[in-house]
Amino acid sequence: MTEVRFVGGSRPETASDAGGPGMLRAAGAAARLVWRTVPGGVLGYAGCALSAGAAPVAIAWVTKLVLDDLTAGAALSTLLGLAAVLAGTSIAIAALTQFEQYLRGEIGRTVSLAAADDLYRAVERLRGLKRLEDPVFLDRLRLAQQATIGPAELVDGVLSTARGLVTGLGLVVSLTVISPMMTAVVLVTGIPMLITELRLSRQRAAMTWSIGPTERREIFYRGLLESTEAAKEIRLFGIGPFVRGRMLAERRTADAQKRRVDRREAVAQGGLALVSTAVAGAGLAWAVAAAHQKVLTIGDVSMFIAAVAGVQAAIATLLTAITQTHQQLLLFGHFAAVLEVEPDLPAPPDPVALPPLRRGIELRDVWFRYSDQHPWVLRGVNLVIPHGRALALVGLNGAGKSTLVKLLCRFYDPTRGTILWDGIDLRDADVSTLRQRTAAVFQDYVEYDLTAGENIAIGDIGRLADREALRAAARRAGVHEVVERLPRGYDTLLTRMLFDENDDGDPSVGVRLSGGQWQRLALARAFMRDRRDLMILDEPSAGLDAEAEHEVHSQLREHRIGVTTLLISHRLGSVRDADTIAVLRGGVVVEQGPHRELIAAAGVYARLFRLQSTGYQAEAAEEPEVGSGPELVRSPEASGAAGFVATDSR
Ligand SMILES: Nc1ncnc2c1ncn2[C@@H]1O[C@H](COP(=O)(O)OP(=O)(O)OP(=O)(O)O)[C@@H](O)[C@H]1O
Repeated sequence: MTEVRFVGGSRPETASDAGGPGMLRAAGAAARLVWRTVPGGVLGYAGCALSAGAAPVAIAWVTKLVLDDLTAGAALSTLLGLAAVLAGTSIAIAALTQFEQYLRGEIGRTVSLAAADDLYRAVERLRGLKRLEDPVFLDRLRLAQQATIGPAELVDGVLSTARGLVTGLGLVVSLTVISPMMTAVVLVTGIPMLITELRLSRQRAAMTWSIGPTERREIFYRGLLESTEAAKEIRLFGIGPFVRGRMLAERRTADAQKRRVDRREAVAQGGLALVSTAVAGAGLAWAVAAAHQKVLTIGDVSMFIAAVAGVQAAIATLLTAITQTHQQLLLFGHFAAVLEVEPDLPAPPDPVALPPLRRGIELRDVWFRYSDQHPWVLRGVNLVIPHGRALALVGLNGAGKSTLVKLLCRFYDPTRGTILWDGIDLRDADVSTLRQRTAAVFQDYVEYDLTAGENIAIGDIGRLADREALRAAARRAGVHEVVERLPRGYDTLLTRMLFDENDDGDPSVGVRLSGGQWQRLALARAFMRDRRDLMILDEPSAGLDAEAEHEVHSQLREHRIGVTTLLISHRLGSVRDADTIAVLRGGVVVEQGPHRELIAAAGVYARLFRLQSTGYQAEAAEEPEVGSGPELVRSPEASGAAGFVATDSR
């Protein structure tokens, strides 16, 4: 069964409300990252950018000299010399531009790779599940991921600012030589431009943050339309138009906000463009009039035109660069926030490396809820899994069985109470040793688009190349023959992403397995972690046929002898021979003991088991071939705390 979900929830109004680090910290993080990864490239790029910034100033001055010398009747050799300087400068600019482009790409690739590495290392450092279930963190992670794609733009933004400053300053000095008053006018018009652009940039960033949940929902609906898992239901129930409608509605909502910001930008930038054009026009009229009165030379006029256009272009470049840098830094703020995120599991100051299990695991008055806003799932569970014994946990859907598994793996800490491993509180233990000592088949195991061998080796990835170990695990899970028969055996790609119907079975594209075959692979994955101290089996046979289930449980029975095991199953027939069976109901363990004792006690378990057997026998009488074992399902009468319907008792 596949869960398709989107994560919703309340979130802060702005990124900074969510505790994002300030721009300075973001800038510091970005500078450190870039300098650490490509110091040489950045120096080269800076050299190119600054030279390219100085070039327009040089060209404007040489052009002025050429024109003045021409009108003054200078010698041809002088004019040709100046023309050669002009041509040389233009060639240098062209070459520099190409080199700069290449360096930009290279810096982008290198820094982006390092940033992605840093980001996902930080995600790996989160040892629990809490953060990945937090919508605010997920939004932040998505924006941080965007930041890793564009660090070149950040470098670009900073260096464009530097280039704009060099060009602008050079031309401002040149313009001042001709007309200090005009220089002042051009510069003063630049200040409102700068303020406006910064305000627009901030508005854009706020909008990007505020549409986060909308975009997340759009991604969810789009994912449904593209997913193979959802395809069957979407087609059979004909909900394609419904999902598409929802997706487009989310897109329209986001687009409306983007449009509002775009319009504001268009109006503001249009106004600014008008002002700068008016300033340039007025300046040109003044320069022409001054040249007419012989106050300025022809060269001065050319210099003036180049300087006004150049200063305005430099201001525009500066503004774009500042805006771009500002945007990137905001994204980088999310990147830095993810890198600095508090661990979701408090790390003990002096973690204990868990020793091999000798006595057992004890849950002592364990209370748990997923957050303060959620209801209690466990309300004081007391349970012991003695070393080398098998404990079966049964209970209704939603009773909290898988939650208890997650606590045992320390994906969360109990809200109250403790879980003890040979008397050591899991909170004091090194979580890596705990995980190394645990093997598990989760109810919602993952089907990886990898080869069959890799899918098994995931249980112990260090033994990926150990073919014999893979085969042994597959044999125990009863899937070896299936894998051997695949076109490339253990090297066959198992995928759900086939391009068309003819691809199924094509080894170069991949093959598809049935649900039960996948389940056996998941079991084989757990068997790769044989000889671990704790084996957790959460519904290990849910998708198996009757024969396979029988086979798998016989295997499990045989192999769990002496292994500390927690077994969860809705099929009572498969848990009856566990050393202890515990019934979880209303957040507490209401009964526990071996099958015989519980039946003799004539309590909840006995009633349920009888119900199950009766149900199964009735069905078996009608249909003797059918029946894979007793299964716990919700009975019509059991809408309350505990109710099981029995379908078999082998
Ligand atoms: N990540 C989560 N965040 C919030 N609530 C959750 C989360 N996971 C489970 N729950 C809630 O915790 C309760 C117990 O769920 P759990 O999956 O542990 O039950 P279960 O006994 O394993 O059920 P089933 O037999 O259906 O597998 C349910 O009410 C469920 O809604």
